[in-house]
Amino acid sequence: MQGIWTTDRIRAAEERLLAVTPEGALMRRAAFGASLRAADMLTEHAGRVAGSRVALLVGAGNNGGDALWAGAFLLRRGVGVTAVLLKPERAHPRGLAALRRAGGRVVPVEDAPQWLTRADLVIDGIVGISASGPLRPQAAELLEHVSAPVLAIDLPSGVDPDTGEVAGPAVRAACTVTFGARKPVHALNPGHCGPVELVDIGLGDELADPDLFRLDAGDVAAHWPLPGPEDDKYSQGVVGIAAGSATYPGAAVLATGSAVRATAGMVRYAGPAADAVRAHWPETVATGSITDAGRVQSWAVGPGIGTGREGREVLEHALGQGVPLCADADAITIIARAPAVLDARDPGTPLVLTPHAGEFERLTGTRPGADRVAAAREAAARFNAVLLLKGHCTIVAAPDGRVLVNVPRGSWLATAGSGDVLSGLVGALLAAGIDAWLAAGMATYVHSLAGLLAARGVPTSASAVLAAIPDALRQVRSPAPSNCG
Ligand SMILES: NC(=O)C1=CN([C@@H]2O[C@H](COP(=O)(O)OP(=O)(O)OC[C@H]3O[C@@H](n4cnc5c(N)ncnc54)[C@H](OP(=O)(O)O)[C@@H]3O)[C@@H](O)[C@H]2O)[C@@H](O)CC1
Ligand SMILES: [K+]
Repeated sequence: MQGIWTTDRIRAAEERLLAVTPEGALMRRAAFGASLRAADMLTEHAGRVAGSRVALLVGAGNNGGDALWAGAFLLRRGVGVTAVLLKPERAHPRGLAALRRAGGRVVPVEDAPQWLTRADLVIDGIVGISASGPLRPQAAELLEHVSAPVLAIDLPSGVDPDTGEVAGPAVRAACTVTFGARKPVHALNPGHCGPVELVDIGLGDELADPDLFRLDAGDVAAHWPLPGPEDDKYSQGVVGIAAGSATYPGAAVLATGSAVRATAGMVRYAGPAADAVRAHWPETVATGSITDAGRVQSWAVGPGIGTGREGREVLEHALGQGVPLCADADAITIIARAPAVLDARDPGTPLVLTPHAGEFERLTGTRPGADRVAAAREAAARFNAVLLLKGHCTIVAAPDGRVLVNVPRGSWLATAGSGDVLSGLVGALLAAGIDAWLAAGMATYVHSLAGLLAARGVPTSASAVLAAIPDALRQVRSPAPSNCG
């Protein structure tokens, strides 16, 4: 798992490291890493390093210092470097001296537009982890003149480092180089960061447990249940799906189908869409009522069951079975309207709630807001459940405070029925006995990868996402190498 640390924790770790490191060494290490990435980008975008032009946007803090030092390193490679100082009187003195020594040009903000429009690459050193509030107006205005690709130093300026929120103009980076450790913004706002490269500045030993986690393909491959030589159809876990209605069988077919595709364990379906489910998935055992569904090791309940009395009875019955349960869609609305339904649950039995923002508001009374991680964490504790907050970037919070962030792979999953596919995946993993937080995170990961593979650049459908689950699983088991991101 990749760890992610909040800016408070990173600042504290940096301070400890700074105390035992020669002055300026950390910044030079960071900036040298940034200059290497900048040179790669110049080769890619301008076809050369020596003779190309770089503009630095330099703010009042150490982030600007990084940019100035990176400029000094680039000058040594024959790059023409111009620094725009947003606060000349507060520009990092040693960085500025290094840039000047190396032959860099320093221009006032008024002259910036002509240098920005001529640049092959812009380096954003406006603000880093000490950012507060929206971008200052002067910096925001400068961004209007930027058309070249931008390399963000540590994080794209204008984006909140801890929440990823954008409350005004902000840098949209082609690539971000960060130092020491990944920050929440990198996972929560990948659209503004671009691929993120991590430069090691020796912070590792100073950082304790991460605040957030991100799964990688290796984690998913290591934990995804595969049949072994001793397994039969029951030993791998039986998942029960309670979804859909006679009039709207689609949710039932999709949720059941994704459970069928996810693992080799058996799938039972219970509900009024049994005929449609049998017709699509003959390998399932389908019955009309949850009361005679047979034994299962988990339930996925909710998509399309309706929010009336019948839906509530189905949910109550499933909650009373003492097995892990994923409550999705209508099941969430039922819980929001009648929280007492959760009394049927043994509090020690894992529960996964999968609201989107609107359902989250119904459940908790408030929108998730800018700090989606905090909102998900609070709701997870309040409901003693794993809270999977859907969105472009999905957050999975456990009641004990652990949080996973799933970095999206495009917006392909914004299609009808996609949530039904996700709840079937979660249900199947719960049946295999996987920790509910990890199960929800793994399901989200494979769901978004299946979305990407189903789409291959054009809009897709939930049925196609479902059909791409096996390919997504093959890919996580043999991931393609990646050097940035
Ligand atoms: N410590 C280390 O050893 C290492 C640190 N490293 C680097 O240091 C960075 C952190 O540096 P830092 O703490 O100096 O602050 P930083 O983020 O540059 O901002 C400071 C100034 O920005 C301003 N400002 C605030 N909000 C703003 C906004 N929205 N829009 C515009 N301006 C805004 C605010 O001034 P104000 O406008 O409030 O007067 C404030 O004074 C870190 O991200 C990494 O790059 C690396 O070199 C590795 C080694
Ligand atoms: K920056």
